Amino acid sequence: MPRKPCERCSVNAASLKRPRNGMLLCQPCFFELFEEETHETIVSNQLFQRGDRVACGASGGKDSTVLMHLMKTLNERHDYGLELILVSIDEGIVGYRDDSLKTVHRNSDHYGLPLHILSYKDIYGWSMDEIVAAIGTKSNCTFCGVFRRQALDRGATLVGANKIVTGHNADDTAETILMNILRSDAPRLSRCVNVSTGGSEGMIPRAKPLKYAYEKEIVLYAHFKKLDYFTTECTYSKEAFRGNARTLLKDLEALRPRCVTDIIYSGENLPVQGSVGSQNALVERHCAKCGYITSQDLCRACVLLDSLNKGQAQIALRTTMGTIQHTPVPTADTGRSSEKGTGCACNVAKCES
Ligand SMILES: Nc1ncnc2c1ncn2[C@@H]1O[C@H](COP(=O)(O)OP(=O)(O)OP(=O)(O)O)[C@@H](O)[C@H]1O
Repeated sequence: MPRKPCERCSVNAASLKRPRNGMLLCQPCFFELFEEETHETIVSNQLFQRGDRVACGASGGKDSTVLMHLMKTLNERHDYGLELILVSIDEGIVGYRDDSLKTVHRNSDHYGLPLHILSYKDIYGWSMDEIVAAIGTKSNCTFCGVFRRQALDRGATLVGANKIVTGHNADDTAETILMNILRSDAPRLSRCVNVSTGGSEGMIPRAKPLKYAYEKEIVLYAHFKKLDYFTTECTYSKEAFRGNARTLLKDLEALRPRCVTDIIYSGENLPVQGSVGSQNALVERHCAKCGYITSQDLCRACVLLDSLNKGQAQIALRTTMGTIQHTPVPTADTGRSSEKGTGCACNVAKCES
């Protein structure tokens, strides 16, 4: 049976159905739409300025590989005037990150982009394999997420970058919004929808150019473009609570594909009450130990690291992470504080708030 024509150009035969809206497209039209939508996100949100030195968080996975490809392509096509550098964090997970970093090395050569790699072992004295051996797999994502966020900042600083981009996509954003709603975490909810964050004193601004790109379209794009990326999931990633949000999102998306976009738009437009939203305005100072920006005496990474070194990781997770992550929020019906801190802290790995 002859294939239906592309609904955009009407010339070529359609070779795919766009996951976000069901449009039948040929490959060239899909590529063009996908690329120009990312360009639109970049331009309409003024993510970059000419002369910016941009550190691309490169993990070797599909999202950051597509991000790196698009940043290179769009920078040349639209003459953004950016200098791009790849920054990879080696968490020290044998059989996972060592393999994915080989992909990043190949892409660094292929795109002619310099690559800088920092390891947890060098920065913190612990690899994730050692951390898991010490504390088990239950809360290891908390350590990994906190350490990675800081490591990426350090890497960007080392290479002289003034912006960081990561491959967080629309599904990641919608999942995070759902999770924060399910936990009634208004401060995080108001922060997690931002396409760019940071930029205050001492913080390198972070941007998510793929914030509106559907995960399924990223996979299609990477597949049809034959990009070189690594597909294995992290061996230690349980992400219990995020996993539930992801399943819920996938179920909703199957019924109504535009749910992903709608959840993001809803998150962006939800007014957060003044007193709750103002919890975003944390007083920033420098960690007494490492100098990293923090709202406490010590940054989260130093608190966690101390606990690891003292063999008290579980106590630190129960106490410190509970109070830092889950500031009590007045409930809508009673006005009393709702107790938080019982949920799995694994969401830190993806959370950009
Ligand atoms: N080890 C790492 N080194 C550098 N950047 C990273 C690393 N891990 C994650 N990132 C950045 O954070 C983004 C989101 O990471 P996440 O852990 O959610 O992985 P993911 O959704 O599987 O993405 P990817 O497909 O790029 O691995 C990545 O796209 C990448 O830009």
